[in-house]
Amino acid sequence: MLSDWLNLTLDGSESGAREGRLASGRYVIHRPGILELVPQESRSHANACVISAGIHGNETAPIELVGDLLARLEAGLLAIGAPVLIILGNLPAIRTGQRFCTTNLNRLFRRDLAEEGDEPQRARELMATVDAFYGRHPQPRLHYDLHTAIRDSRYPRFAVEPFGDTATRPEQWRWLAAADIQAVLHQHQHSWTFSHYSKHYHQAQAFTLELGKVRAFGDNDLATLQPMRALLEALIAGTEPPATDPGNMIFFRVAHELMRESEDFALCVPDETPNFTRFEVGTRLARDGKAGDCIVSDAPLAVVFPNANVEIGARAALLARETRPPDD
Ligand SMILES: O=C(O)CCC(=O)N[C@@H](CCC(=O)O)C(=O)O
Ligand SMILES: [Zn+2]
Repeated sequence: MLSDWLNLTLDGSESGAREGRLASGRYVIHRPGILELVPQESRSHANACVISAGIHGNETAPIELVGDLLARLEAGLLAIGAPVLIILGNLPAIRTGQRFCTTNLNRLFRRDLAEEGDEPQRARELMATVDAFYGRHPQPRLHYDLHTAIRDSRYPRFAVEPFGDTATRPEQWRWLAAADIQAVLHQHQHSWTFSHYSKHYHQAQAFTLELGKVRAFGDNDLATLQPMRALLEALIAGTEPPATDPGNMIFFRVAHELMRESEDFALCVPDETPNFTRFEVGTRLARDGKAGDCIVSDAPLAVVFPNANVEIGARAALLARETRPPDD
């Protein structure tokens, strides 16, 4: 049964590829953690949708949300009207409740990836699956990669828009606003995340969506995610998603990426600094044995994803400034 898929996948007992039928189409399990919904008939608003969760293993709310969607499909409360690829990313990390096991999966989505190991291997599998999925389906391409953040946030639900040449279509802002996304962070350079992969290599409308704070399974408040669930349901059904004026969404652009460059690295802001906290010119944000001090200059900066506990060479924070909303 479709609703078993999530539990079997999480406890490691899903037994290879299999298929099943639903009233409105069928589902195909391609590999562990990779499920495709195939509509009997693709509706006129259908996108070829990738919905991914668990790219970081401790980010459980999006996995619970996917479980909800599958239960509604199985109960016949939701029909499949679009091709949809549902991905659970880092299965060993989900099973152990860790962000990652050896290295951060969400930095490995590049075709010239040279690293070896479990997470690089999973990144290759996911890239090949996404390539084949978009190659099979002619509909407009879309990818929402669902996450939760380590810190509290001035805007608990926000979108990260990957850097890339593909323009974001204005309806995306209306859909995300209706899904109660409160802020958007435009990336200023390539980031080799999963959503960036779909945008960069497949010209998809693609975002990383931060849907609250990291919590253990069972501790999430899915009530706050009902508007997001409505958006995902419309995408699966191939119907037009709810839309609202994005006038209340706040837009930021990354100005600098703060990298950890040495063992001797510390953030100078409190560990629990909520995302989008603003720091005035002159504030020392970090010190690094190799790179020196990072001090806010020119204009105040908002700190997003502060994390001193990253690998050397990895991002320890994004530093952003508020920007004008994109033109409609
Ligand atoms: O809260 C944090 O520090 C991290 C939350 C998270 O996993 N964010 C994503 C953002 C991806 C992007 O930049 O598009 C990540 O760090 O991979
Ligand atoms: Zn994440």
